[in-house]
Amino acid sequence: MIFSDFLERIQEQLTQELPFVAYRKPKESNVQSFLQVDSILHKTTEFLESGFVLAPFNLEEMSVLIPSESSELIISDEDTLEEIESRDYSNKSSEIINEVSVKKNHISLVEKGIEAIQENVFSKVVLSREEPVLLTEKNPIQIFKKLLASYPTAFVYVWYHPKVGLWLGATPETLLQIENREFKTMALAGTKVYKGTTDVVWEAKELEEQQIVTNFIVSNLENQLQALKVSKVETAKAGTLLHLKTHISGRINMEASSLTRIIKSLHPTPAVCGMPKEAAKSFIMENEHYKRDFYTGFLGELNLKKEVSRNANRRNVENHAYFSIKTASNLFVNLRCMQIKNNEALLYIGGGITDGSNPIKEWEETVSKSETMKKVLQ
Ligand SMILES: C=C(O[C@H]1C=CC=C(C(=O)O)[C@@H]1O)C(=O)O
Repeated sequence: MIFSDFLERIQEQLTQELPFVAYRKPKESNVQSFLQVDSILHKTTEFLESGFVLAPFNLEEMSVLIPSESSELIISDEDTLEEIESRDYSNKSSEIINEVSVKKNHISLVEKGIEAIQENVFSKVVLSREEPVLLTEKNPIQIFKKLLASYPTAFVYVWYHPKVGLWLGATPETLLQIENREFKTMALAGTKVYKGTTDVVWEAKELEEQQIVTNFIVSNLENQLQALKVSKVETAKAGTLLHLKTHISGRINMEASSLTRIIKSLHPTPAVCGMPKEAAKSFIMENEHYKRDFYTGFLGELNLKKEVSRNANRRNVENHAYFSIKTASNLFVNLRCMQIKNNEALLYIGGGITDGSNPIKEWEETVSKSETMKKVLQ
């Protein structure tokens, strides 16, 4: 399908108030969409179904599924990117509504987090805020196009359900990628503004907050994975920001593990919650000035069945003998995202707090993160 027809189909789905998701995986060129044929709200708790899942920060709340079996899957042509107009949005950023009180509230939240760390309630907590922005571009599909053009290495999506709402985002963080037994994830944390080079020196505070994420993932998955590999930490560019990243991979031990178990032992990682998990999660839910819902939850393809060619050279022989079925899940942490409500975009931004955090710098980090998202709203 050509890209303009693809966009028309998702636009129609939105106009008819039917659930859908359209997305492009990191570094891929084709954009896919699940168009649900009815408006039923499907839920999942164990992540055993096949489809596209959107899960909240707090897994005790509802995770929504767009099931494969009740959706049409459409894919746009590979030349998609050339058809998206690419502009320079770098000089546009808008002001924060009620900046003085928003800033004061965030700084006092961070100070409270640092106090709790000093009282040994936890060693790290990720604290966030919601920022409303008045929309000049009101069509979500146009915003989605700008996200696609601006963030080629992110997981970019627009998700809609008439009973839940409309979310958009361009996240740099993978929660997990599984193909049959092969497992991959990443520990992503620490932020700097990109200034033309990835050759930067990280401070102890940032190295520590990222190491906490790596340690958490390794210790939670050690018993569920064989051939566990942990890469060296590297600097990764995400739009106009830089983060510290470690790749972690292994082979799932099917006797000791399952997708449900892996999700529940990983989510929410200290990249979005804290360490230890439960103490940080309670602090977040009691002290942040809004409810996270799907921000810092996860989303993506769940248990999709793929036909894989075993031997491309033997095409002339009866086809089905040379295909095998793979089950794949590709889940991403819902960061750098927003919810569209009426004529407003509600942006969600947070940052990791440790003992070494400076509240003003933490505020500035959320401003830099929100600016990367505001660029696509103008
Ligand atoms: C929680 C967010 O980012 C996380 C991912 C990368 C870097 C982060 C940081 O530097 O604090 C956060 O852990 C967010 O962008 O809202």
